[in-house]
Amino acid sequence: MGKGGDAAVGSLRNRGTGKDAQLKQVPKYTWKDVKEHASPENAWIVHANKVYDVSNWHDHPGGGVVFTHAGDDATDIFAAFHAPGSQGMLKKFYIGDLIVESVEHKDAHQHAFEKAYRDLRSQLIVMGMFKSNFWFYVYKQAFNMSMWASAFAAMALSDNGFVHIASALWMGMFFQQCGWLAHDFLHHQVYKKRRYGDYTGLFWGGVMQGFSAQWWKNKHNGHHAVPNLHNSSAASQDGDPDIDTMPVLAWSLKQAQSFRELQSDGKDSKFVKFMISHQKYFYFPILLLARLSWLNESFKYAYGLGAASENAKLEREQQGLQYPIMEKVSIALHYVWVAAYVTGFGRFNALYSLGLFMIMTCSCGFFLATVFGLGHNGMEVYDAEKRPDFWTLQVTTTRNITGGHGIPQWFVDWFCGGLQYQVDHHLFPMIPRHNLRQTHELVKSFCKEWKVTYHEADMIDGTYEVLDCLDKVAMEFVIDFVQDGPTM
Ligand code: HEM
Repeated sequence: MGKGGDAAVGSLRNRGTGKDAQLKQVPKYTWKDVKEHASPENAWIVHANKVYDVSNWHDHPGGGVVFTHAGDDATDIFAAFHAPGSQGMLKKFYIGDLIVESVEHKDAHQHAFEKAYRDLRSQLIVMGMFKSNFWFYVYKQAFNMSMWASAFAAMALSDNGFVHIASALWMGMFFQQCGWLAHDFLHHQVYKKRRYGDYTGLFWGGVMQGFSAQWWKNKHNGHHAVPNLHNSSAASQDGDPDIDTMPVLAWSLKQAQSFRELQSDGKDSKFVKFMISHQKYFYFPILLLARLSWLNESFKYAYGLGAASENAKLEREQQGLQYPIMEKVSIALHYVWVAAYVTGFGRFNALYSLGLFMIMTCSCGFFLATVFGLGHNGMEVYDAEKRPDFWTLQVTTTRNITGGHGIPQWFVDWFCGGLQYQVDHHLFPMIPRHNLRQTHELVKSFCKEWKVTYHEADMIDGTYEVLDCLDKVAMEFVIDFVQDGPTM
């Protein structure tokens, strides 16, 4: 229970909610009151100008992501993630109303802007943009299965080394495409019944790709809630897990300097100095290793052997797994078929098999992480405590990807699996990918009308933007530690 809210919550909860509560005086809270409840143990959130106390609610079905909005307005992120039915559950946590006039950082223009983007959401619902096309997903899954079967057959039937390498690269591409499928199902873009989305996600994400569905949800939903926000301190967990890449990559000067506070002398370690100064050279090698790291994190998460972040660790300890048996079995099955595949069904020696494993693993890491990098890296980065409104945050931290420099749009569409419309996906994560093109037209003209900077680039220009950002941050960092010494 949040401090300060105890009396109010007690009175409302004891009396019951609904009609009874409405008859009595409803407690009123200022924006300052809300801001004072910004930690998991003491968490208030605002939804449609009503205040809810979710302190220590570790049983939230969406996990620890609920605390990313402790002490803040969660109206839009709530709409982004939930089925309409979950609004009914809100009343359990209701403690009073927000005094709207106390929200001083919002002027009339800001209120009008927020109303307008909520209206746009309603318009998209009416247009049927949230409804998935059954045949689109039948086709995508059939195509994916044929990728898997052809890579498998090539390894089983051929004794040619070049065919084996080509097969492993194709398998790497298959893993990448599994990633996009699992992504759609676990975002609940496809089925109304969330359980079906979870089961299908466990198949494509777990059995076929080797990732834990719940590990992915914890990390990915956290990223959606706070994209490109860096942690308020090196030890805190209020930022975007996807840019939590220190001490090897930094996306802003502040992030580059953040590890100083972990050193007893308050200075950068030699390792941090070396890595960040040369970070643009490490970007591609790190992408190659990304899948290895995700496999490791997934395995640990599913089997209860640890977690990469404190957030994930807390969620695992407090909530356990939603599908404990299926998570473990899906990952075990993955390694069984992978072992059969990379050993050529027992024909190849250990070194050769390891080589094939590394080719498919590194190529997949590269294919997946390139798209992730293009989606957000080099875009705006905010301090966790200074994030703007939902729409501005999502649009300014995100880049759409187009065809260009000889890369055709159809290839970009296929390769990026819907995430070429990353801006539109971030605003509406439950819209199925086949409706994002149409959604995008409305989003683009809305951004123009309300003067929100919206950005897109092709794969080549976007990659240069990412490398330029790394270079710029490295230069600022070097100038800072050479000329001024560490500033605390
Ligand atoms: C009092 C506030 C909240 C209530 C009552 C609530 C309730 C629920 C419920 C009932 C579900 C199950 C799925 C559904 O029916 O939609 C759910 C899922 C989810 N919630 Fe919340 N929620 C709250 C706040 C939040 C906030 C603030 C966030 C994000 C910052 C969030 C993120 C999610 C996510 C990502 C899922 C989906 C998990 C999955 O895919 O399995 N929730 N929530």
